[in-house]
Amino acid sequence: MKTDVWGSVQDRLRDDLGADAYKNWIEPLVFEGFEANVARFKAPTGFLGNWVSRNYSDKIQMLFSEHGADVARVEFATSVAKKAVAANGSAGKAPKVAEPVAQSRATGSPELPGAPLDARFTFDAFVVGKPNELAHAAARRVAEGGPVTFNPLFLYGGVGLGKTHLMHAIAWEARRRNPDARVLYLSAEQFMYRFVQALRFKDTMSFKELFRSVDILMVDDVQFIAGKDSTQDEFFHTFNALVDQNKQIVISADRAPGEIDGLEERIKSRLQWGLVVDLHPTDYELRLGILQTKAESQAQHYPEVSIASGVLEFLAHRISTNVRVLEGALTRLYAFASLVGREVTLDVAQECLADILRATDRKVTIDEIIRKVADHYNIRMTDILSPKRARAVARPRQVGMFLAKTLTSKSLPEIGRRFGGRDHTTVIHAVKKIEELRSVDSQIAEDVEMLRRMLEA
Ligand SMILES: Nc1ncnc2c1ncn2[C@@H]1O[C@H](COP(=O)(O)OP(=O)(O)OP(=O)(O)O)[C@@H](O)[C@H]1O
Repeated sequence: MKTDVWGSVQDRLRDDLGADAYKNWIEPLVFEGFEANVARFKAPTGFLGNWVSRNYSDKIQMLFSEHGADVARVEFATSVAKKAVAANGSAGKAPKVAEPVAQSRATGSPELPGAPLDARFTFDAFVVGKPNELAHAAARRVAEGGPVTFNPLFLYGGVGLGKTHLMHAIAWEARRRNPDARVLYLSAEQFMYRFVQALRFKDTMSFKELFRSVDILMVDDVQFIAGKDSTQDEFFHTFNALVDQNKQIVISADRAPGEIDGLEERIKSRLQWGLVVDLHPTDYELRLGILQTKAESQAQHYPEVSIASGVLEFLAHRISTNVRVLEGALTRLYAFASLVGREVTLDVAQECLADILRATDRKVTIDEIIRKVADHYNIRMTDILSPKRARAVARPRQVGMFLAKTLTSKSLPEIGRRFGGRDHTTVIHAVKKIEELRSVDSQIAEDVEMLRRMLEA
């Protein structure tokens, strides 16, 4: 009877926690039975037991009681550490490790209790362009395995530029190539949390064993551990131990190692040992490529939705840098169009995404436009603002007004005022003039395009 109850509780846990969390945390547990109102489990490592105890014991207790087995407590004891399965072909050399054996047997691949991987974040789904080609190539190299050539691979870049996507892609690909590879992906925050837990439960041995037994360790957002001294210390030792064993490490952060304040110098220097690559802000072509790829996959969910030509281009122009926002915009467009049953025209897109477009507008300011235009045409900013009408100054001024109208949400009178106190009709004239010239004068078209890119970069 006892195992039946546990079986039902397991089913509920699988539904409630999701397959990944269930696999990582619950499957490795062995239910030993009830003893004086206590439900007893064996966990393969102290670390795993502590984690489950802290995060899920209330839930497990509640589910037991829902299934007619009232217990006062749920307890997790650690089973004796087992020899690790040789994971990378180095049979016999594998360190002693407490490993979630039940799980590895069940799936045929020894998984580690890392953060769940997003099934969408694969190399296939990653669109490569100039700004991210080096990061992508380095990530691919790591995923292919073979001799470790750069350690660590350090990926950095601004918000939503694909760091996490690339790390998950490495994990998927490495596992595809070698189902036995022990790949551990987690955020620096989770690393710290686990370490603190290990300290709290006086079980740092299991923690160390776990982290030192992987083939690929990936830690996302490492800037998080800046200023956290004991976590940094442990991270440093883990890092060195893995490098010594020639195991691959992949780290991401929002800044280059040297720029992370509060990170110990010795860690900064270790992080710079390997290959440091940055993901640059996206450019127009990459954004358009990403939108086209994502639109194709959205189209599978919403076959009834059609997107008018020019809409993706418009979004790629207007929503710069952050891919997450770009994706969100597209998802919203599809959902909206599917609900209201209308084709997504430019007007529909503008209306539906007004808030996002407003928010991204703020990035380009009129001052910046004036400065960049002055630089580009090699004239002074004061010339642009002056009453001078000479062509060499008037044309750049018109280009500036055109850019202000198309890249910001400022009104015509406001733009006129900022360009040296001019009337709004002057701005209308300038916008029209540049629109006309762009189609007949390739130099103007190029100037406008180049300035727009610089401003949006
Ligand atoms: N080149 C790309 N091709 C396809 N999708 C991309 C690309 N770059 C980013 N994305 C998508 O953008 C979203 C944000 O990417 P990701 O989470 O990897 O960003 P990040 O750099 O880790 O950001 P953060 O600093 O916020 O953690 C994800 O949905 C990801 O799939």
